[in-house]
Amino acid sequence: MDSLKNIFFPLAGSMGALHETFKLLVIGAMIESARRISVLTWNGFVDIFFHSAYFYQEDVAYDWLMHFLSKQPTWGRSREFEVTTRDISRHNLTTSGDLGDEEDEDGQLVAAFMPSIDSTHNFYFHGRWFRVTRSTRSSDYRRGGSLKITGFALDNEIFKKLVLQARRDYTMDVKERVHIFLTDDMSYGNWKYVGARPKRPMTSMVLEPDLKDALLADCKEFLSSEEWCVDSLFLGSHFNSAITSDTASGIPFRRGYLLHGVPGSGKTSLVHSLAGELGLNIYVVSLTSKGMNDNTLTTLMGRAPPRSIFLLEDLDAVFTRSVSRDPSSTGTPKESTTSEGSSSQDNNDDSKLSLSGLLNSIDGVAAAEGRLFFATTNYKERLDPALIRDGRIDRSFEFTHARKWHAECIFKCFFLPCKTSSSASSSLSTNDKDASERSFPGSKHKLGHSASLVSGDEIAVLAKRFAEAIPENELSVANLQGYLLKNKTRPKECVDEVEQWICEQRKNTKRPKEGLRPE
Ligand SMILES: Nc1ncnc2c1ncn2[C@@H]1O[C@H](COP(=O)(O)OP(=O)(O)OP(=O)(O)O)[C@@H](O)[C@H]1O
Repeated sequence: MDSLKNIFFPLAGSMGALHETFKLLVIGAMIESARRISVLTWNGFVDIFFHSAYFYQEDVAYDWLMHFLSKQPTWGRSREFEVTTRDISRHNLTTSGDLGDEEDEDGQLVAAFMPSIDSTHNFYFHGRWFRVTRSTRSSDYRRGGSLKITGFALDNEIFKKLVLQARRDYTMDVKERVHIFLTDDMSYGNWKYVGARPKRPMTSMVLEPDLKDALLADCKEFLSSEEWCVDSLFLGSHFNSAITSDTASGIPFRRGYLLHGVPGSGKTSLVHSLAGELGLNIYVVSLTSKGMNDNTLTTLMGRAPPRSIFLLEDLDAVFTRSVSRDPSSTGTPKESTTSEGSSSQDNNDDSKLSLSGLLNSIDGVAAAEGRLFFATTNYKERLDPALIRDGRIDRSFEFTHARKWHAECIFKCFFLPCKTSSSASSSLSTNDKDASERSFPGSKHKLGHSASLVSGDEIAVLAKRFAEAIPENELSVANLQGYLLKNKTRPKECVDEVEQWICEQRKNTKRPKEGLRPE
């Protein structure tokens, strides 16, 4: 009997343990099932009652939303922050008090605080709850940061309202800015929004008044004739719409400008200034981008919206007389042998841009219309004549080295409010200070101290002395600007030391007159 007990007692014990284990398993399975059911139910509920919208960084809507969200108190209360100085201008965060932007003792913004990546935040819009997640990772490797906004809605109407509201707020806040788009890194024919830059007043451009006025008037006339031509055909669809030449009685509806002349003479700055004046965005293409080819260029041209500026920088960098008419040429200079004898174009074989491709993208049948087309070059004489014939380039403007009057104007513009030569007042209004800062970054506030002690009349005298010392047709306006920036708080010393600086410039530059256009 005892021996039977000895056999069954441990067995009964292990049965009990098995029983307990089984109970635990059942409870675990029930909990897991309940969890799964609740997740499925929640997902089903979310699928039915919630909508999600995604915004990607290369699209301007991303910036509208970032700007909108930066104003939401819940973002300001975020417990995890990313501190940024890089994105301030891009996201215009200077206006977002909720983010707790930090200022130094001069009142200049040094950093902004943004909720960290991958954190989730809630906000309310029109009385509805929304959840937003900011992220940098994306399955599409071409895309950068993204925003996912999820909200309780039966259709996407509320999202439309949200985007419209964000765009309205953004436009109100950045109307003093010019939006810049570049080709994306991979050159898939996509535009990448790179940010909004402050407008640069035309008065800050030291150029012959005739040149500025003629260009501005021409552009305005073009834009107004566009309205006249397409009013009835082109309502409301600003993006991705092209106007066909048929709509304008068969006359191609485009305008092309060539800005040519020495480096640092203000060609690019003038386009920027003009864009601000006309309220247009700028789409910049570098023909030397990796992967650029005929298709990409045509696609890019087609994707830039009407009523914008299309800017081709440094046209001479790709298409020169020497290669343009060679039928076997891809259009890119094949080899330019460096001093070491190696090829500088070795790795550029994937660039399949041809001259005919470029010509077609400018004025072929598939060419985009309704845009202002600007091309800049330092060497007009090197361009293939086909590129700059009438119809492709309607007007050319030449930019020269600095003359004495350039020097006088830029000196005044730098040390006085930006009314170029006219204003002689030493008391700067807030607007004037802002204009001065936009024209010459770094000059605002730093003018203080010694510069503010110099009266407007004295500045005028100093400007004359400065101009007398500057040799004609030798330095660029950019050179002069660089020198003035180095002396931004020392206008008197700047004039006293200018001759020494010119000597140094001549020593540093082996061929000071290189690139000077033949008179
Ligand atoms: N005529 C000008 N008036 C005012 N600022 C000028 C002028 N020319 C040049 N600058 C200043 O010089 C800098 C360079 O100018 P910008 O890039 O427009 O010259 P660019 O002619 O386009 O040069 P590049 O041919 O090398 O591209 C800018 O910061 C601009 O403010």
